[in-house]
Amino acid sequence: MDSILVTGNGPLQGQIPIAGAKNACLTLMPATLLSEEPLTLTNAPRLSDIKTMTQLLQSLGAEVSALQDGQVQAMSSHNLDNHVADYDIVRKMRASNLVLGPMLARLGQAVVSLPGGCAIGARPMDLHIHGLEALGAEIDLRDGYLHAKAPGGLKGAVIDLAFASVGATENILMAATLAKGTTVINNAAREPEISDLADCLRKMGAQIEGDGTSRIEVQGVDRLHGATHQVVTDRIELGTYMLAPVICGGEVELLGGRMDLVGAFAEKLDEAGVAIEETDAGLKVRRRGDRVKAVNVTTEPFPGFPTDLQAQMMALMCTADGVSVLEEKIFENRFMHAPELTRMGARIDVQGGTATVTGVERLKGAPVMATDLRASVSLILAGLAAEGETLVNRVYHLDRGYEHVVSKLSGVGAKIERIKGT
Ligand SMILES: CC(=O)N[C@H]1[C@@H](OP(=O)(O)OP(=O)(O)OC[C@H]2O[C@@H](n3ccc(=O)[nH]c3=O)[C@H](O)[C@@H]2O)O[C@H](CO)[C@@H](O)[C@@H]1O
Ligand SMILES: C=C(OP(=O)(O)O)C(=O)O
Repeated sequence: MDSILVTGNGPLQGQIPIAGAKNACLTLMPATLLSEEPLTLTNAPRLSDIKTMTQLLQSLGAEVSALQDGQVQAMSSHNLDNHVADYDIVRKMRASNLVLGPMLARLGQAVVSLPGGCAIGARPMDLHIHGLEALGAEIDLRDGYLHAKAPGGLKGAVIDLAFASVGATENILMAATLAKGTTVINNAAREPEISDLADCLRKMGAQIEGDGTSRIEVQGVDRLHGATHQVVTDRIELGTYMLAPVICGGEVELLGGRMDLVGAFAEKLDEAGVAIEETDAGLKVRRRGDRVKAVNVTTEPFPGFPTDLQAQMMALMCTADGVSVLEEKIFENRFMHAPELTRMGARIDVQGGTATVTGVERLKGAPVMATDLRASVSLILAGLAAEGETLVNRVYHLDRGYEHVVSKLSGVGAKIERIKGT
């Protein structure tokens, strides 16, 4: 198994290009199932999760080819000859559940394994199920699989989500594009990935209004057609690399970065003493003083502080001046990085969903274990700020969400290398 060796250094200088968003691409790819005509995505990130989604779509009968070094995903779902999303693929990746809505809408049936849980917590689907049932689907759970059918087709309905779930909003939105009549999703998720999906669906002929707000309205159409769509910038990769010059000094420009993608996160950085400048090419970031100030963070649905940046923010707070309190409100087990950061000399006390971090002057390098995707990169960030060497093991988690992490960080002067495992 490969590992990543980071040697603490700094300051960092230069530019880092930000890729297309994993969490957008993983919902845009299943949208291909809604149409017989080809869907082409540009600016796709080169990640193992994208390969897993490719395998899943291919297993359903879609044709998927990655072009131009994986940045273009050309897909066609002309002949779908299977409607079963197998456990062996779904268990590898939560986003596999996003084939449920499109398959049900296009084929009138779908059998999709329930994802179960993952390292960060449970990944329930009750909100997806209630929403699709409101559209007329009949869904049973048998042998760990959701068996869904809508023999008479789906019909528009008003759906009030009990929580603004990103995945449920995506599944219901995709299904509603081909349902008869009007669907309203109240308390819809407002994440930029939802608006990106809605933009793509509109290019395919869907009639959608209100995405980006809590009320999305969809007028169903008989069929969708082909389209080409550019995947939105990855706000989580952006936020992660914004922290690199903050944690170990220097100034880095994040190419493609946009303030509207990182609002609440950027506000917290400003409070902590970070200067963020909007440039023609993206965002330029540097620390204003020698050390950032401790700030408190609570994760929330967009436009709040994203759960996917909590681990990275905790790494920063480990060397901040003062005490910070981080509250994780989205996933029940998303502090697995805390004990690993503690091995590097961090002072962290976790009580339930709250972590209290007392900043220390300097972390110390250590061998650490990556437990999930964002935990992995938080350990790399901590390694950049630590004295000596940090060896991050189990980096396959990282490959799910960060393309070319070594060349992106070494390109701005970080000492980082990938060590091939046996
Ligand atoms: C609100 C939020 O931050 N969502 C994040 C979540 O999306 P993802 O779509 O995976 O998760 P949801 O937004 O659906 O889930 C958020 C919360 O709702 C609960 N839930 C969800 C569905 C359901 O049917 N029933 C239910 O109870 C979950 O347990 C969780 O506590 O992970 C993605 C990958 O990390 C992030 O990009 C999303 O920003
Ligand atoms: C947890 C994440 O992804 P997933 O929902 O695909 O597990 C993430 O992107 O941080």
